[in-house]
Amino acid sequence: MRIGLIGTGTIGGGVVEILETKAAQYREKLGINLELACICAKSDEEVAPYKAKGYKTTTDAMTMIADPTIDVVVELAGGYEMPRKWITTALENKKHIVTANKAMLAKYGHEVFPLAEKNNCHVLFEAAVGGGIPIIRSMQEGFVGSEVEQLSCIINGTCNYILSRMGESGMSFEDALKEAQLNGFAERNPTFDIEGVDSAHKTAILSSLCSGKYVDFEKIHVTGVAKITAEDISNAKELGYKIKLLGIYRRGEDGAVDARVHPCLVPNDHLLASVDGVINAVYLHCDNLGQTLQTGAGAGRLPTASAVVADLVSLARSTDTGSRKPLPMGWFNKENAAKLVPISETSSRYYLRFTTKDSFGVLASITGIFSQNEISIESIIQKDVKDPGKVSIVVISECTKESKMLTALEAIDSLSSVSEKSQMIRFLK
Ligand SMILES: NC(=O)C1=CN([C@@H]2O[C@H](COP(=O)(O)OP(=O)(O)OC[C@H]3O[C@@H](n4cnc5c(N)ncnc54)[C@H](OP(=O)(O)O)[C@@H]3O)[C@@H](O)[C@H]2O)C=CC1
Ligand SMILES: N[C@@H](CC=O)C(=O)O
Repeated sequence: MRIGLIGTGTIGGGVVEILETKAAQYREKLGINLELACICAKSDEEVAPYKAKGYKTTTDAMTMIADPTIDVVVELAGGYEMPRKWITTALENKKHIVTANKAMLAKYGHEVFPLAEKNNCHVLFEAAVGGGIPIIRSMQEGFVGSEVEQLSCIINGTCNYILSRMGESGMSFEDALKEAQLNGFAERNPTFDIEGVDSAHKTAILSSLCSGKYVDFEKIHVTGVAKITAEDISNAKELGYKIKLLGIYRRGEDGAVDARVHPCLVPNDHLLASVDGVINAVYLHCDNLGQTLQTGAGAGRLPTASAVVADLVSLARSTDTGSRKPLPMGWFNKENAAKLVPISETSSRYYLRFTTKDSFGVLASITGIFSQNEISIESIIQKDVKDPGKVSIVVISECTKESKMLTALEAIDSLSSVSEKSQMIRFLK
């Protein structure tokens, strides 16, 4: 199978490295031939080291995509528009696709998958969700005897790394992010990680696979980790919880889909609580199977490249033997769109933190507002005064409808004794 690779950055470079060490084994042990026929990078400087090793190279992806001898295009450049163009053109030219680009798939999967089906081509994207964890293959094959009722996942290595480092060693948010970038975990635009957009791309893909319906990532609720403070992490620890950025899918009663991304307080005894650092995990509750946890490195050069190479091996086995048709991806069709449950209609227990100028009387005003909105309080903790004129009050609510909670918080934030916008984090359960 002749491979054309676009992008020689963190993951593309890792794919070349793995193929250089493993291609001979695949030939001998599996009888498949993975030939890196052309490498495309952006500039002459970037292709130079590959050219020096004897690879055919180019700086023009479209020329490579037009080459009739290329069987599969591996897209590892990232972004939305250029990959959309490359991939749709490659499919029209009857080439298979392997990509790690969850952003493009979440946005344009509704174009890409029907086109692939029309041209009888495979589009494999194992590396797009959960890095090295084979979660896509599990969901398309291993779990098909069950229906997913609930999914909660840690699917952004950068955010999990930041939250873990802040919790373990008291590192600042900025320093932890720098480390994640140096390790090659973060997106080119790290606001995609921090603001939860990357998790939303992945949650949309997983929710589509769970529900069999198209889940539009632009319509799912997203809150990232930028507003999580060291104080919240330490308060959560005292309460017996860890704060994790989660992607969540719940099957609604009437076929509606509750898909969202936001930080959550996860109890220490939950399987997801011990998933730290760059490790990702997908926790599923299925009707027949029960609960299962898939876990492993969710980002980084070699773990992610290993998922790309696994797709190439799978593709070579399917196409060389003709044994496997492309999986139908009809669910990724806009006409088959899922009805999404608005976040205001969901219910949770909430961790709330208020910063007030003093403690006199304000507690009574806060509890009064909760009571007017029929919100029951589980506990109230008044933290030590850190700065003169700055008091921190932590409230844990009982399970409450989000719309009610937002109304109450708006009223509390407008109290003259409340000095900062309130913090609100949902509990996983
Ligand atoms: N890093 C990770 O852990 C993971 C990444 N992914 C996904 O994998 C993909 C690649 O990510 P990653 O390797 O980290 O990103 P990098 O930014 O490290 O690599 C992307 C590479 O593509 C090159 N490129 C950009 N435009 C073109 C072009 N027109 N022609 C040829 N090459 C081009 C870039 O060149 P230049 O630098 O000169 O712009 C760069 O070398 C992304 O879609 C990302 O979301 C998925 C899972 C994990
Ligand atoms: N930036 C992403 C990379 C993998 O998808 C992450 O941190 O998880």
